[in-house]
Amino acid sequence: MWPVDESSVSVTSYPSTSMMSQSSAANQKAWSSILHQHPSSVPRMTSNAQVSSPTASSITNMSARSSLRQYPTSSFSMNRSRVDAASRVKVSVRVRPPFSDEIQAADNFYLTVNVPEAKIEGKFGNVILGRPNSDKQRSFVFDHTFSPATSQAEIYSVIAEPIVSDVLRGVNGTIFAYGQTGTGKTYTMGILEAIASDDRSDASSKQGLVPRALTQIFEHEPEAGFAMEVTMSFIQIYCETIQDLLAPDGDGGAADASSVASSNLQIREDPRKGFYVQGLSEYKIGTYKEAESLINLGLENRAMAPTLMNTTSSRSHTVLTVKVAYSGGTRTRTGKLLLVDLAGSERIRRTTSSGVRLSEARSINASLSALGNVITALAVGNKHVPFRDSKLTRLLQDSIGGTSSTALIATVGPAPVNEAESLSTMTFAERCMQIKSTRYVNEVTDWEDECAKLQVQLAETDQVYVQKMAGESEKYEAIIHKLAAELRNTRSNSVASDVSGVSGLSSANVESGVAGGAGRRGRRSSFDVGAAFATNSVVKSLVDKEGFGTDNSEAVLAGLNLVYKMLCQCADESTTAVFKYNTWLGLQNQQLEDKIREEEENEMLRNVDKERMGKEDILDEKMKASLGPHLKQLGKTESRERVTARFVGEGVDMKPHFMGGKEEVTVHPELTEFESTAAVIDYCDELLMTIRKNGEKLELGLWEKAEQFFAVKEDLAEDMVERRQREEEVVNWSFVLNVVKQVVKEGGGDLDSTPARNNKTAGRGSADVSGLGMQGVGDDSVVDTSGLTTPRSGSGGAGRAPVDMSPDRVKKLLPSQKVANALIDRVKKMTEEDIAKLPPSAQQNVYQLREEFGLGPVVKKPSIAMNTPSFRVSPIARAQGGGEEEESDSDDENFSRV
Ligand SMILES: Nc1ncnc2c1ncn2[C@@H]1O[C@H](COP(=O)(O)OP(=O)(O)OP(=O)(O)O)[C@@H](O)[C@H]1O
Repeated sequence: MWPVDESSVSVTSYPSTSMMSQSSAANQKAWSSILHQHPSSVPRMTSNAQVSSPTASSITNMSARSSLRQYPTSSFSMNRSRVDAASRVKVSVRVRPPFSDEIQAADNFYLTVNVPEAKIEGKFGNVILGRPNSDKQRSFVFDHTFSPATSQAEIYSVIAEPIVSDVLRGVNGTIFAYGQTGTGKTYTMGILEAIASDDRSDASSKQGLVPRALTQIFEHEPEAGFAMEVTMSFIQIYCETIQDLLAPDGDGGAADASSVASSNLQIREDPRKGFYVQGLSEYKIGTYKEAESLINLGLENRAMAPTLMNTTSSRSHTVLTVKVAYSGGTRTRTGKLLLVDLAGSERIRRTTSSGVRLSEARSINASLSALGNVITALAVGNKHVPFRDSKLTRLLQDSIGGTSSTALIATVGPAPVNEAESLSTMTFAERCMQIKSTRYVNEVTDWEDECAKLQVQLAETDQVYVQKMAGESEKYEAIIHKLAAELRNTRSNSVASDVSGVSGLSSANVESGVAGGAGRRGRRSSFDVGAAFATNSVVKSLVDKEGFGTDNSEAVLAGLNLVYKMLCQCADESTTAVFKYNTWLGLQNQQLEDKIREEEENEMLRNVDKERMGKEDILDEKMKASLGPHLKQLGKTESRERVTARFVGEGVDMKPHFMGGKEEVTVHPELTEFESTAAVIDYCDELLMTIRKNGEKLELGLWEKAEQFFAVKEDLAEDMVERRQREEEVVNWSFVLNVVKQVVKEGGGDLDSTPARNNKTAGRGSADVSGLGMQGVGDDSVVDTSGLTTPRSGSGGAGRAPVDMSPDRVKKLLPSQKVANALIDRVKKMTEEDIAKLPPSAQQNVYQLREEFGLGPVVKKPSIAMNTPSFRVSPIARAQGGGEEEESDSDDENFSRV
């Protein structure tokens, strides 16, 4: 049911060319004018601009891209986010005011237009076609109905403004004007004649949709961070040829009337870009004025000719495309606005066309017919939609429904003579009401840019991290420096001065750099005790202290290292042992001492707290039972170090329950934190004493509590005593001294033969330096590194008891199990040859110990040296003391000959 009635075509003469409204000279002038005024801002973008592809059309970051083809497709991706649920094409009908010659027939008007009360979505307008009382009346419902009195401004605000707003946020929009020739399509579009800039915002102005849309676009302020770019193209489809109304002269476009007729751009399809017009000019426009100039130029190029129906009839479909692209960062959002002024549908019979006009009419009708078929297919939801049947439908494929915001304005004439055409138009329009569409925002992300941006962000983040880490490392470096300084201090405290005559110590410092022994919980002390042995002052101090001769300093150092090494093997006790050893060497260090003490105290408190908490859990129950609601919680430990005794009651009301009598005892009414367990104990002691002193009856719970604390205190005291004893046992310092002596002896020295030693020991008489019960210098005893010492017969200090060298005694005196193990190991490794070198009494001890410790038969191979790289330690001890034998034993030759 299309207005195609070729049988009624009448032939007319070809219109004068002046009706084409263009001349080559005029075009040339107009182009010069535009390009002269806006040489840079009105660039001709591309000969391959896309018209119909939403994908391609979205990529219009013109400032960065002169041609879409220059960019690798892989770096872009189209993101489409749906704006709303399925919508549909919005359809309205506009009735043209009657011409003067039509007014005569006013009585016979066939249209009744009911305009909805308000321009609200969903409030439909209604048009009744047919004279009143006629049984042929037909009623049509549309989204909007506009009477002849409706202004251009109202049409714009109701129909176009929402669509342009959509375009400005990246949704494609299309507005069609469809209707019979002479009913006001071009007038509604506002491109009937050249656009004038004046009064376009005036509500009473005759300006149509195109200038108003451009005004809205150029008045729009893009979001912060986004740059807006507007491009435009203008085509007409004339007799199934696509012509570029903005093609510059001589560029194969529509520079003049003849080229308009001849140019025929092709629609191409690209899998990625969709449909586009190959070779179409697209212009970047920066102002409304530039847009106006271009449109006016295009209008001059438009094919117009008078028909019987309309003296200014457009004989082509014109499509003005305005793309608005927002670029922000790596994203480009593009909305495309298509303003389509379709050629007038007409009954060819009535146009009295002939020749070219007849061809035009046939072509127009054919393409409108194709459009009708597409609309029908879309309306009924056919799978196949014949878009390819005409250039018009191919071009509009993405703009009719689909993803666009689409509006159709159907124009009708008021005169009765228009009735049949109006029925056709409204039927077409009614069908369009059924076409669904879903609006999407078109956004393109340039992944290359996005990646580059992310890389920059990453680099910045890295930078921040590096700076942060630099700050951290500075912090840690500072700590390290501080610790290093502490260590240096510690060492320098030890290094008072070099001992003259002592040399070559560094080579003997076999254990230099050995870290301090493991702490009680496996922690390593930062105090480098081993390194401290390298200092001459240590040796000096030892030499001074023990009266060793300076000649023996190297051997002393080696001996000390050996002992230190042995101590370090005692993992459990090493912290304390090393500390004590250090102290013994005169290397007291307050910090180290504090650390160890702190460690010990913490450990002790932890144990006590653990124990106490267990007891308190029980106590709590008892206390609760006895004190009832007045005592909420008692004695919970808040942290490992701090002890909290909670005597929590009902505030100060708690006092009477705990006290009474003459002297008031202050019980902390609220949470009280004590510095340590000891403080709690002291507090409880004090409490008890006070209570006892007063002789008052004490609440059972508190009494028990105090008693328990007292018990804890006792336990703690016991524990401390035990601990102290254990610590004493850790290192038998006399034993250590003996080791040193032996090492010195092995190294060829003789501590006891030095004048200094003799002088000092003379004063000390018969001090038991061995720690094994043997007599000191001057007595007939044998000192060996295994602790096997026995008095020589016939010698020894007068009146002194013989040294007890029984295995039991030896075991008891051994510094610790680990040291004992080292000792036993040494005995175990002694070969027959080694043992044979010992004095008979020592040999006896060795065998006795071997038996005692179950070491098995003596091995017959040579002894294995201790792992002291620069100093060989023999397990063999030699007797020291007076007598000729001792003289001969003191030299190297006799060192291994015992
Ligand atoms: N609403 C209106 N108010 C005033 N004049 C109007 C209105 N609509 C149309 N006209 C006038 O009617 C005449 C025909 O209008 P117009 O050329 O826009 O029709 P058309 O539908 O585009 O015709 P064609 O299809 O032949 O191009 C013009 O002179 C125009 O000024």
